[in-house]
Amino acid sequence: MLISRYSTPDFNPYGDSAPGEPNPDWAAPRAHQPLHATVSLPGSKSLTNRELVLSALADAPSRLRSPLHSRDTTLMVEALRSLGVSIEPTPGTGLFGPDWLITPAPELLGSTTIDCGLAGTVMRFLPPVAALALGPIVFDGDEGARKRPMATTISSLRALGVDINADGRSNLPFTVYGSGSVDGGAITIDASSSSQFVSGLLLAAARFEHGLHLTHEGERLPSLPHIEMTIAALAARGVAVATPSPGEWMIEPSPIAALDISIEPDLSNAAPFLAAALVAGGSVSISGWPGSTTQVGDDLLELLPLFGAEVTREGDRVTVTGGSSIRGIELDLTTGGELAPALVAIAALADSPSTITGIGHIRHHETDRLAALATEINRLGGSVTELDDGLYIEPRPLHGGVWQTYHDHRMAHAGAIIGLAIDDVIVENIATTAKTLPEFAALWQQMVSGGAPDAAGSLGRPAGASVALGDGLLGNGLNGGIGAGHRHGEPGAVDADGLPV
Ligand SMILES: O=C(O)C1=C[C@@H](OP(=O)(O)O)[C@@H](O)[C@H](O)C1
Ligand SMILES: C=C(OP(=O)(O)O)C(=O)O
Repeated sequence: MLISRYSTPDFNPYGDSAPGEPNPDWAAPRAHQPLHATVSLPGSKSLTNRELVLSALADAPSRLRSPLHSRDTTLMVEALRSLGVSIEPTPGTGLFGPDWLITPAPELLGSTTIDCGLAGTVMRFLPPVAALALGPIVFDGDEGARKRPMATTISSLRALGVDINADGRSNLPFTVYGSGSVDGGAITIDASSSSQFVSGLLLAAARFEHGLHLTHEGERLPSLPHIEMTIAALAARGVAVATPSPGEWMIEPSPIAALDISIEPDLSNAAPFLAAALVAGGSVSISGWPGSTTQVGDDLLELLPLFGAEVTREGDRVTVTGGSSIRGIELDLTTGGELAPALVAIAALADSPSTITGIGHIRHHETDRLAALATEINRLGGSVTELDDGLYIEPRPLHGGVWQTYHDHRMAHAGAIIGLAIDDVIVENIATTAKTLPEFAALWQQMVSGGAPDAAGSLGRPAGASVALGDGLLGNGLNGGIGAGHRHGEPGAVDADGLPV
């Protein structure tokens, strides 16, 4: 396991608890009255990491406006820098950190080690990029990352002519021996366990000598909207992806254009905040909701009404209002497995049973999410049964207790949702939310306590703030307030990398 800057006790503003470091347990705030809050969220992890990769492979410098600054995106930035790409912070208008200026390397460099942390986007998107570099590149990550499926990345790159040494494993760690170019051509892969195998190949394919003709053959293809997001990101940079049939993609060799692009707020991270309105009653608004998007989080606007929520939209502001009770649902969530933890938490508080299926592959996310959700809800007195590809949730009266997070940011979100309605829920290691939303605990606390939105519509920020994070939003907001846990420096301060310090 790599020990990165995130796992050292003295630098952990984004990261998880270090080995040997006590887990920062967090008393989930209980909502004693209906909510009335507006929340602004940082940028999308999936969009930020795609645009970082495409900018690194482009033919001129790009600018990312309002990118996500979190553990997953910082791992991507550091990995690309180690391949010779220049990524410089520059002040922007985003509320959560600087923009990035990305200048591609004249030639991608090898002879480095890439820390994937627990980021699927880093471990699946960067090996094809590493194959374009010259020299050996070691991929490794957190202990949990070593359990995530990588066989398809390894076998697909080998089929494209890339030399990889995985010592017989089908997981991290492995070494990609980049030769400076990739032949490319036609290959068939099984992407049943993650759409990221497809996205990773598509992102780099225009730089392969013969492009790519990729066919998926397998029992299912999860998270299709994420593949559509990849195709749209490529199209915006002049790379056409032909899809002759479902599960088949073709890319001709071509330049990847530079872009000046604004990153949308992370709509999957909107899930717990919008779920809160159902669970606590009242209403929660998210500002900056895009008019059209490839993010699967947009589906929340159709999914939450199934539980009984009312959804309204005024310009770029989406509001979810909870009713007097929550209905159970029957749902195939194949396209949006990422939303499952928040939806399952709502279902555990409903007044009738729910069945959520099509999500067998989320056993391979940050943790086995089906097992983790069933275990944690049942520990609080619930009745959740694991199915092969989903969960059956029978609501029961719940009680307080410790909610384990398994280094999974969305497990922490699920615990926080349940804690709104149940006394004395303690979420273990809330810092794990830093994977995609370092501000989670602080935003959550302020949503519950009714922090007044400022002129920019965000909670507790000074009006007109640009790079600065408002007081109380830096760090992880542990133990319901700032000051405990990992607070570093002054609000708004950034280091040379543009990281909050
Ligand atoms: O490409 C992406 O950005 C993602 C794809 C999905 O992965 P899976 O297909 O493994 O579910 C999603 O769950 C993950 O959070 C992000
Ligand atoms: C599955 C997820 O992450 P990753 O990108 O690491 O796969 C997620 O964020 O829910």
